[in-house]
Amino acid sequence: MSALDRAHAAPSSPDVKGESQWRTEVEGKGDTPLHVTLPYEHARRGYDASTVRRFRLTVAEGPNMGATWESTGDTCSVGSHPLNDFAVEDSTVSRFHCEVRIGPRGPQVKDLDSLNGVIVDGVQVVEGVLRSGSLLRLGRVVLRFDFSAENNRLPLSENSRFGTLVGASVAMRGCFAMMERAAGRDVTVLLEGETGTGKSQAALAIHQASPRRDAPFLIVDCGAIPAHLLESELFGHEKGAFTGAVQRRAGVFEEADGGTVFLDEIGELPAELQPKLLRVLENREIRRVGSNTYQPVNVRLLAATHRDLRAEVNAGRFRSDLFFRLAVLRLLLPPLRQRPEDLPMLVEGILDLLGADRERTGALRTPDFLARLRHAAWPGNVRELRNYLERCLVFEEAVELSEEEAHRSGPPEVDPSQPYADQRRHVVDDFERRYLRALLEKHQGKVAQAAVTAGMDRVHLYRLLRRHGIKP
Ligand SMILES: Nc1ncnc2c1ncn2[C@@H]1O[C@H](COP(=O)(O)OP(=O)(O)OP(=O)(O)O)[C@@H](O)[C@H]1O
Repeated sequence: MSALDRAHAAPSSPDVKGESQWRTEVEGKGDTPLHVTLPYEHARRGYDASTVRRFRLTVAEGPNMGATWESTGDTCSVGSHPLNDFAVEDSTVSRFHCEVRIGPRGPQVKDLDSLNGVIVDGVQVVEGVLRSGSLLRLGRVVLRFDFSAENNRLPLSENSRFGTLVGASVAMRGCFAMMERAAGRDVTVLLEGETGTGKSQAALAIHQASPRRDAPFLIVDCGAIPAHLLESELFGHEKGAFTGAVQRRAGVFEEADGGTVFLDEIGELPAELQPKLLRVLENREIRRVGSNTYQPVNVRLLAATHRDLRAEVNAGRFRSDLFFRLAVLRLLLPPLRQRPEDLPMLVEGILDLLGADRERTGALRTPDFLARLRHAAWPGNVRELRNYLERCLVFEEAVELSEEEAHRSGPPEVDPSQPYADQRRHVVDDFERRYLRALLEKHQGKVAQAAVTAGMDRVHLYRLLRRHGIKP
């Protein structure tokens, strides 16, 4: 378990510095070289991969009719707050109403838990696919989505590794490009993404590639610390500030002097602490609990969340001014299911990291094994993949994926870089395996009955079961 993983563990995590059970310091100088061009041929791609269709949003109905916004990247946030990409002033539009993004499956809109919802071409959606000419109703306002003739260029890194993170997909190299830029500047970065997508590792890597690398990197998990202790953890306290404060103690912002503070699960920061953190970001000063005076601090702040903080702002649980101070640079780490092309590289990297013997783990490197991994759901993302590979190493073979790993939550991802026939076969195989297992379970292994329900010949059912290695 890495120091970072420990920091995510429950409150009983061991304390690296021995002063607090909530705090973890990671040495500034890591062993891992940060900017490595890997010997993977596919790490470098052509110009095409870094372009995305430009799009336009135009107010088709409501105040400011005719107002238009054209994309410069791949995303547009829409809402009544003036700091949205496209600010639409109307009382029926939420502060952060929705986000339009050119994703792996084309243009999509996502409702950010707005009050009045998003209606695309007459249908209310939480996430919906758009086409040129789609009409989006947000409260009283209607926006029209159109593609423009030009493309936008998105910066992509030439590297397929940043710190301990690897990935050659366009999505990951887009992230690496942002991280490389973030490392060179002292900006606050908000890392977003599902669990296990590498947010903590990204924070560490940014710190280690920054001029602050020789100073401390301190992590506080805002979700793991009881609210009444968090203030003192962050800002420290004076002797006698509260019952049990037997001596004066520095908080992380003082301790990390010259370095970086990483606030994990920032969405859990209690409302009463939000203005205090805002003050740190605006004035670079803190006040210990029980003190009357502010003192300057020299830290860089990185934060992470698995939630969309804009939805938290809409719900009144997170201050919008704090959100904007945190999200000077927003970095969305993509889930594993959206970048199956990264699997070979991830598997290699993780197996090496786990010290797998090449000779004895050939079964975990075959195209067939990788193809099976591509079609799993990975709700826990790379962390789950790593856990699965650890299980395989114990048995030195490709063990069955658990139900949760194997089960997809939505339609299978389409990967146009794979041949049609291969991909279709894997989708069908996956469906057949799950269908057959459920069918046999329903009929307690009685094949004759199962065949009647399935509406197929018993011999055919036997053949299918044999093909998938399933015993009735
Ligand atoms: N792109 C990647 N390349 C290699 N390893 C990765 C990658 N992404 C994640 N990992 C590994 O997956 C595990 C989880 O990563 P990490 O703790 O950074 O995720 P997280 O997004 O912070 O998760 P959570 O939100 O649950 O805290 C770690 O072991 C990390 O090294």
